[in-house]
Parts: sequence; structure tokens; C-alpha cells
Amino acid sequence: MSLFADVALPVPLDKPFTYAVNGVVPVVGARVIVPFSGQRLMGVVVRLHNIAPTDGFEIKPIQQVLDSEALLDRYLLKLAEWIAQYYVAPLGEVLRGMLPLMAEVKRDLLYRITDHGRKVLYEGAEKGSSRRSKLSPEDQNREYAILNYLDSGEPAKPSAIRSATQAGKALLDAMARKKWLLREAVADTRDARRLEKIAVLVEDTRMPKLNENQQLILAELAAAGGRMRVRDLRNSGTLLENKVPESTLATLVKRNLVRIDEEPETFYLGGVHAEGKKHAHEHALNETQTEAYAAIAIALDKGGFQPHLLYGVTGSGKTAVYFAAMKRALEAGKSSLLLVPEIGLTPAMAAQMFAAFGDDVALLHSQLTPDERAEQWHRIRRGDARIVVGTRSAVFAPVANLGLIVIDEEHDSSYKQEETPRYHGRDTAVMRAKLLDIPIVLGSATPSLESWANAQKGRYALITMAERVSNRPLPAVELIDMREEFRNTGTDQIFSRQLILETQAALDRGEQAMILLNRRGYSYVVMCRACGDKIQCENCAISMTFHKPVLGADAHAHAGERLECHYCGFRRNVPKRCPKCESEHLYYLGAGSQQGEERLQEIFPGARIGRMDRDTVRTRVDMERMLSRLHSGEINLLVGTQMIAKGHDIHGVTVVGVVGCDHALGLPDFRAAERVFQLLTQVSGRAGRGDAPGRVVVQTYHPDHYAIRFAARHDYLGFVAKEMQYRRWMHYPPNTVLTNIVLQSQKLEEASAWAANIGKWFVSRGTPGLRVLGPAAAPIVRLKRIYRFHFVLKAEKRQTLNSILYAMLAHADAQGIPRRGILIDVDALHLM
Ligand SMILES: Nc1ncnc2c1ncn2[C@@H]1O[C@H](COP(=O)(O)OP(=O)(O)OP(=O)(O)O)[C@@H](O)[C@H]1O
Ligand SMILES: [Zn+2]
Repeated sequence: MSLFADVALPVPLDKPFTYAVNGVVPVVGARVIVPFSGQRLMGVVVRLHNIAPTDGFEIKPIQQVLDSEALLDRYLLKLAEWIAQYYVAPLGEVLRGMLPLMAEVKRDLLYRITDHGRKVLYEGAEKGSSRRSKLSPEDQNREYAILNYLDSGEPAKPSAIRSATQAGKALLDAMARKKWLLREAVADTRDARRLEKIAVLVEDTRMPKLNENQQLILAELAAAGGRMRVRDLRNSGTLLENKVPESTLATLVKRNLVRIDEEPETFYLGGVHAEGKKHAHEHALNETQTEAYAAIAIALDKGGFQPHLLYGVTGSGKTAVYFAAMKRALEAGKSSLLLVPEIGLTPAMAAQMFAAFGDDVALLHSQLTPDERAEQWHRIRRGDARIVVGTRSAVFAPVANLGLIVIDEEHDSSYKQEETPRYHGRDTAVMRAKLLDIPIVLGSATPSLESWANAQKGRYALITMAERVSNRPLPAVELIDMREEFRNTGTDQIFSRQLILETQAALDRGEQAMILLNRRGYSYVVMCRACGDKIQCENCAISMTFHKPVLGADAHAHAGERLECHYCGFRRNVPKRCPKCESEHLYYLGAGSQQGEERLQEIFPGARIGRMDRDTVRTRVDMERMLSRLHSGEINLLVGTQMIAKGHDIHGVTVVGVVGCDHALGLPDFRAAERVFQLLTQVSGRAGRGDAPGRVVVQTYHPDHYAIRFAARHDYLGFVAKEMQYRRWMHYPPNTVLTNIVLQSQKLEEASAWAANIGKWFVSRGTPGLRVLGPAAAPIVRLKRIYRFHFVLKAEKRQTLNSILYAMLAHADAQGIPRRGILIDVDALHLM
């Protein structure tokens, strides 16, 4: 029997802690509760052994073992260890991110009698008596009462058991430890999808007296055919406008005029299907898709680790290829995992999934409650859901019998977690596939340079889909030089004449247009004319954005006029005078999407305009409504931030405009060109996906920049060739490995002293094989009240970089620099 267990705890320390086994020996991969500096913490057992620690600390016992079997199989534990090592993150924090059950509500447990428990019950006291002798006679009797109560085999909640037998939870857990009872989470009883409340009009012959609000609700319901989702009802324009309180619906329910039904969540997509648009899986694959699928099918049949990079231009029909591959895996008895970007789990994607795979689907997205997440987690683990679709952290889903991983839009930056552990979901997925020895597919119209380099080196098999489906052309892209536009018109307008012409033409033809304005808010700089100062956030070294008050029923951002910091969320009233010099001459510069919408309304008074940004679209429900209004044609002119660029497949869109996407080219970030190229290509890719061809108008101040030139020609290969060269010259990824280290503290002197200390250490140590840039003030020197200095480390070899990071942490520890003061971002996407 092992005497000690090493437990990984969710604390910012890079090692597990040793505890004494106390009665039951937990298995590796199980959760336990242990004392830690005065608290009770939940951790995961990572090792069992008999080696007494020699560092002189008192070894405390494990307080409780929560699982009788491992929650994480050995592959996921291995994956966790890989992440901890590769990203230099505490294992306990990695595990916390992997296990939604770290938040599992323990009162939701059920107890069930085991075969062993039955034996004890039937074979009487004589066998058990010596073991139970430590218990009081009352407790011994209670144990029998509990076994009796559960004898039917139905699991019961602790509360039910208590009222029947007066037994508390401690006794139940003791019995579970003796394996007389089995403890299980309650989560498995609910439906695969979330339930959603539907308000139903009750037919009634009475003529009840109703107040105005009640009448409004009944009228709204009647207009919708007598049934409506409660959340849609609450958000309906009429009810919002008339400020009908939420309690009115409850009153109607009480009076039996409305009934509330529960139904599994569904996804509405407006008139999409009425127009005959098919789901991806309903198309017979064309020749290119068949070839792409065949390559993956061979890998599936053969088995074994094989990454594929599926480079397919926008609208080439990648989704149908994913589906076919997942179907093949399913037929071979294997489950699949499909990762999509944060915003990619749209109702359209979900609806296609359910249409193709029905109840086999589990969705894991960021808006699940901890309970819902735990519930899905159990379904997936039991093998009830064999098609798992989710955003970043779904890479950890405990998929039973996983046979294929697919990553859609693999270049998307939402796959990188921007807090500890700072893992990249794509790279973690590749590692998981490697550990499991299964194929993986990374798909994109604009593959990241990292993945492209891997394909060039032959590590990933490259599959190309160079054409759009049904011989549809890629849209023609026209560049508008905004400097020239200014010279010719003499005024500084948001929208160029050409963009206005093209948009008007699309609207006249009954088609749709989209315009990208990649900043939200009204004006993103407020500057004082007298002193030249920009109004900055109190917490961050960032200009504040001006937001106009929002009127109308559509947006729930009913927030008033304000300045807002887009990094920390801080808001303040709009000052009449400059906070620095008291001058009244405040200027509002830089048009955001809100201003864009206002201007478009003036230019196209007849257009049905919608805006898509984080102010108008906050939840999946918002996204669903917005997309359904686009699909149905209710909106024919959409303005928005990069949200509009991501994966949407709206067949009526023929004109796309791009306004001010190139200010990013001026940022101190070696990935700026790649990002602008991706954004331009993706947003252009929204045009011409239906029968009519698309046109794109790109307004730019850098018409000669290669990122813009290549994007305008749809020349990904040209772009990567050039960009790869630049990265090589400058020793940037993917030719080197890079890590950003930030020293951070609320005290400026502390942060700078720590940075200087670490800087000296790098110099004194000498760093063969490593380039160290810094210390320097981080581009955003103060963020959320924290001062930041940084280093950028570049190395030829990952091993060199990794070991120096651990050596640096040891040095910092010896110097008394706290771990929380050091942020390590391996393979950082942003150096800000
Ligand atoms: N074989 C086919 N024939 C006709 N239409 C198809 C075929 N396969 C897919 N489609 C349709 O083509 C459209 C584009 O497909 P899809 O959304 O998968 O493109 P994509 O490659 O993912 O593009 P993007 O990278 O822009 O998201 C969809 O409307 C889809 O239903
Ligand atoms: Zn701020």
C-alpha cells in the first residue's frame, strides 16, 4: 500500500504537494480534498509512492477522496503534464482548467448500493462486526437502515437518505469508502441539450380583465402563433419599448392564461431552409472535396498519428469534408472531437451538427453554467456523445474512444488562452492526437505560419482545396487609396465614394452588403485640442473609447453616453473639459462601428441596417438572432467588427467593404502583417457565397503593403513566401521559438526592479542559443492597475528556451520575486 500521494493543487506553484494516505488509497487521477495553508482545496492525485519527504515539513493527511476511479485517463494526465512543462505552468492550474468538475456542486451527488453493500446487508452483522466496531451502536444501526433504504437499487440524494434514516453525509462517505455504496454525480439525468422555456398561449373562453402590459404579452404571443421562447418574448421590441416588467408573464401563468413548457434547445435560422439552402452534410462531395476526404479516410483506416493541414479557400466547402470524416470515424466505432473558434460555435454550426449526428452531439461552449458543463462532461465520458464540438477547452473533453480530431479555422487566435495556463488549443490538440496515436485535421483558408511551416517540413500532410464549390469565383477586390480619396474630395469621410456606389448597387439589386469597421464604440480617441493629451483609462495606459447612448429596442446595451476602456471595462462620464488643462476643446477621433452605423443610416436611409460587435452581440442568443435576421434578409446592410468576418455563410452577401483594417500594420507586433492578411482574406471570403458573384472594396492608407496586395489577389502562397522570409531574417517564429516574459506589479518600482534583476541575471549567465530582448516597458505599460516590463526571448531550440525559463524561475524564487509577479507566455501571440 502506498503511504503518500502527490497532489496537484490549483495554486501558482510549480510543484505538487505530498500528503499522507489516510485510510483509503486514492487512485492516480482522482480528486481529493486536502488542507493547504489553512484552507481546504480540491486537487488531483498525480503520483502514489512510499518515499517520505525529507524537507522537514509536517505531512498532513488527505481529508477526503472524492472519486473511486480516475477522472482523467492516463492520456489526459500525460497531456496535462506536457502542458505544464511546455508552457511552464503549475500542473494544478492546468488540471483545474481541464476538469470542469473542480467546480462540480457536491450536493448534487447520488448514492447507490453496491453488490458488496448488499452482501453486508444480507449476510448479517457477523462478518462486518469487527470492522464496524469503531462505530457507535446508533451508527451501526443507521448503516443498516441506509442499506435497507437503498436496497431497491434506485440511487438517492443525501437529503432523501437523511430524512429516511437520520444519517449524515460523513457516514455515507465512510460507507462509500468501504465500497458498500457508490457515489455518482447527478448530472447524467438531463437531456443532451439545454432545456429552454417556451411560453404557450392557453386557449380560453373566459374574457378576463387584463391590464395593458398583460394584453401586450398576449398580443405578442398570439402574433407569433401562440408559442414563443420566453427569452425571445422578453427581448421582443414591443415589450422592451413598453418596459413591461418580467413579473407580468408570471402573473399570466398564475392566472392560467399562459403555460410554460420546457423543450430541448433548438436553433432557429430564419428563412434559410425555406430558401433551399442545404446543410453541409447534405451535399454530395464534389471532386476536390472527395480527394480531401479520401486523404483523411486513408489515415483513419490506417490508424496512427497523422496531422493534416487542410488549406481550402473561403467557401471551398471544408465543413462538408469534416463531416464526412467524422461520419467515417463514427462508422468505425470511434468518436470525434471538432474544435471551433470562440465565435465559430454559431447556431448555424450547431444546427448542422444536430442535423447530421442527432443525439450523438455534445456542445461545449463558454456560456455553459458549471453544472451544464459537468453534465456534458459526464455524457462525453460515458460515451453517450460521440461527436463533441466545442471551443478551446473542449480539447480536454474526456471523449471515450477518440478516433479523430478536427480544428476548424486553425489560425484563429481565440485558440490561445490568455491566462494561466497559456496553452494553445491547436497545439495541445496536436499533442493529444500524438499521445493517442490518431489522425488530426487542421483546416483554414489562411493557415497560420506555424502550421504552414510544419506542412513545408513534411510534418503535416498538406491537402489543398483551391476552388470554391460550384465553380463560384472568389470575389474581385478593389483597393481604394484613402490618401488619394482625401486629395480628390478634400474632405475626410469614413466611407469612400466607390464603397458607397458598390453598396448602393447591391442594395438596389436586392442583395446584401457587409462593412468591416474593426473598432467598437463611436470614437476611439478623445483628444484635447489645447494640450494634445488623449483621455486615458485610470487603470490602463490606453485611450478611452467614446460610446454614444443607445436607443431603440434592438440593442440591450441601453447604457448611456460614456467613455469606456476596452481593456479593463472601466467607464466614466464624458467630461465637458479636458481633465488635464480644463480646455473645452475636446476632439473625437477615429470612427468605430457605432459611428459607422450612424453614418450609413444617413447615406442609405432606406437600408435595413444591423450592427454586429461586442456591444450588440454578447451572447450566443444575440448571435443567433442577428444571423437569422441576416439569413432571412431582414438586415441587408451589416456593419461590424471582425466578428462579421468569421465563417458566416450568408448567400445574399455580394459586397464587402473594409474600412480601417490597416492601422494594425503600425503596431509593434511581428504578427501584424499576418493578422491583417487573415482578416482581409476572411472578410472578403464572406462575399459571393451564393449564386451572384461578390465584390470587395478595401479602403487603405497602405495600398502598397504586401499583406494588403497579396490579400487583394487572394494569393496566400505569395503572402506566406514573403512573410516567411521576413520571419527568417528577423529570427521570429515559426523559424524560432518565442516567449514573452512580463514582470508585473502594482508598484512601478517593484516591477522595474524585478525586470532589472532578471535582466542582469540573463547577462551574467550568458545565454548561448538564445536572444534576449529587454527589459523594456511593455507596449501597454500599465494594464488594470498593474505596471509591466517585459522580455522577449527567442531561441533556435525549444529545449534551450524551456530550460532557461525554469532556471529563471529558480533564480527569481531565490531573489524573493514572487511567482505571481512573473507572467510567462510561451509561443505568445501578442507581445502587448
Ligand atoms: N459539394 C457541394 N456543392 C455545393 N455546395 C456545397 C458543397 N459542399 C458545401 N457546399 C456549400 O458551400 C458553402 C460553403 O461551405 P463551407 O461553409 O463549408 O465553406 P468553408 O470552406 O468552411 O469556408 P470558410 O473558410 O469561408 O468558412 C456552404 O453553403 C455549403 O453548404
Ligand atoms: Zn482600463
